[in-house]
Amino acid sequence: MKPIWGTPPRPSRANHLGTIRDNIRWSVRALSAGKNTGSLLSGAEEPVVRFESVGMRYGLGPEVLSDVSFEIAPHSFQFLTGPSGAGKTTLLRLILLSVKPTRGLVSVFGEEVSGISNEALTGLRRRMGVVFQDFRLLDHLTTYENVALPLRVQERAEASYRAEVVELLRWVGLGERMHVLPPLLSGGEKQRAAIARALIARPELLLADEPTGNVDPSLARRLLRLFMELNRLGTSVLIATHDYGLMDLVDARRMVLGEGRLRIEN
Ligand SMILES: Nc1ncnc2c1ncn2[C@@H]1O[C@H](COP(=O)(O)OP(=O)(O)OP(=O)(O)O)[C@@H](O)[C@H]1O
Repeated sequence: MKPIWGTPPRPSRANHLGTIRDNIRWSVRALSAGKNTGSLLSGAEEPVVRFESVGMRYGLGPEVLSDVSFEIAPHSFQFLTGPSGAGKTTLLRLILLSVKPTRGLVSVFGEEVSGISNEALTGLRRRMGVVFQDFRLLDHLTTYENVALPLRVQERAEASYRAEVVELLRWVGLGERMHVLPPLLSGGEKQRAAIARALIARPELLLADEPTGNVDPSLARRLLRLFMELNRLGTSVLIATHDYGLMDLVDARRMVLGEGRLRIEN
């Protein structure tokens, strides 16, 4: 497979991470050729995610999400934002099928997920790449092995992906850290390893929870460009973030959570 991330930067140190032009506003609408409308799906294209009047509470607590309805279109790019505690992670967990809605319907890749078998659930999850807020790297595997894991799970031969994993690691500035175990990585390095792992298998849907929370602004822009490249190649991308500076760089749909409700800003 041809690498998606283009020419890697010269050295792999974070402060030499290639050049991204400032003062530009990338347009994912142009990149995804009009397929970024979210709820305005064209023709027979099925949404990647559909929520219908979804409510969610933890145990007997208050409703974290109330009557949330939206669609994520194939090939689309959007941000999910809102104040701390607004329910962004909860919404991502619902898409990832790691929690169930208290009411309403959740469909992922065209399948309504209530009562779904564990086997089918695993199959749906494999079509997603996820960047967790707490990274969830496996401490006994090296950075390289962590990033290669989704390809190993697909039972691909290492020779077929080794160069691609190494190139992506270089692109995110971890070329010199690939043989290191996660406990020895900094927070920003762990975050980049988690991002590389989520991208490597080119998932149909990428969910990222504050994926630039631990890196400096120039690296954040570089990572954003990586997400946009993935989107250009067909992946639907949903990025949860508080970072308005980052969101302002991209002309993309914003899903805004507040007081349990979702507002869509196109
Ligand atoms: N496992 C849980 N059990 C009980 N309550 C929870 C649980 N997880 C989250 N909550 C509550 O649900 C609400 C939404 O949390 P969530 O983590 O989804 O918000 P968020 O928008 O992602 O916040 P942040 O931006 O701070 O990460 C919060 O009030 C939180 O305390």
